[in-house]
Amino acid sequence: MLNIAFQQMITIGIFCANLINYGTSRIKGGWGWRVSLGLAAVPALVITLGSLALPDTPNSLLERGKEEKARAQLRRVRGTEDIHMEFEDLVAACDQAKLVKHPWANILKRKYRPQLTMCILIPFFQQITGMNVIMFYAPVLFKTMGFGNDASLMSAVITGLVNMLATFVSVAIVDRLGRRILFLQGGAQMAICQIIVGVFIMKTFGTTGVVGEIPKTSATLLLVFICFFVAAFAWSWAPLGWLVPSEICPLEIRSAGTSINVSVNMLFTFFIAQAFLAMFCHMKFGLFFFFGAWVVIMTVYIAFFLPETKNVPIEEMHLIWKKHWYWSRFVEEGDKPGNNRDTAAN
Ligand SMILES: OC[C@H]1O[C@](O)(CO)[C@@H](O)[C@@H]1O
Repeated sequence: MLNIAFQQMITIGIFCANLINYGTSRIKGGWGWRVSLGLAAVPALVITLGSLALPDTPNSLLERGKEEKARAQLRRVRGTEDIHMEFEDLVAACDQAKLVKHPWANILKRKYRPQLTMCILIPFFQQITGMNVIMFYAPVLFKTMGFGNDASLMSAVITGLVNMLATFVSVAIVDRLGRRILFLQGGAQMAICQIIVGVFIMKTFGTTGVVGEIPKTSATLLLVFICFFVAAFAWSWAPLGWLVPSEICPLEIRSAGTSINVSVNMLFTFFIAQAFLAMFCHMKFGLFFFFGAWVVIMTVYIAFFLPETKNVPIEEMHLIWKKHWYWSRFVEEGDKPGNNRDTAAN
């Protein structure tokens, strides 16, 4: 739940940005975009000023050896003197964390090959769905497809709203249904929508790229399928792209695994944002088939390579890999976190 809250905040931010764009586009005189761009400074300012007033966490104080301050801070945060048990837990967790010496060398060990692979492939796949083409370029995309100016920005607001609401769905069901089913259902729905949108654009505009006025019913249908795509992404690959890598990595590789996951995600967000316009001009409707093909590949990958990780305590995660038809060749009996049978050479 807390993990998905991160994704939830992202979607709320995107939706606010969509609303602001819609609002500022109505400013007469053509300078609304400056307001929209300038308003991006507001959250940055809130974070910067807020951080000045942000107190140290008990955890961070403990890590720096300031035990008394940590205790006082915990009392302050909890508003009670009765913090003994929690404080002991924090000390134990902190001691454990200090034992982790080389997370980057650890993650290269053979027994962590499943985690390393997932921390690279899951964020890559998440971005190659093409979701950010819709998030970043929705108005351009809708305009290219023949929507009017206003309708394009309104459509972006609608997809932003769907994105935000569907993320709540994920929070509600991910612990009941499990990760795999969401990945697989979300992937299937995304692929179907991409194929439908691709065929639709192919039939409506052909390969010329010349776009006339789009009939109202066709425009609505197109928007509906794009919304289905967005919803599927928002309750599956979006939150799970953060959740799964974090829950499969034990403490001794967590910092390295998380860094890899975030870096790959941001790197491909950047690449796709840069490449989209050129790709769309060249590939036209084919771009949707391109992303659709990737969605099929990643859904098949999940079906074969990702075991269910719901409710698996982190100290038992190695048993899940050990039982897996493919990953079992990398993980041996007794390969618990902290047991160092092998060397980084593997
Ligand atoms: O909700 C859409 C957003 O979710 C992410 O895929 C992952 O956080 C972002 O790259 C994207 O902009």
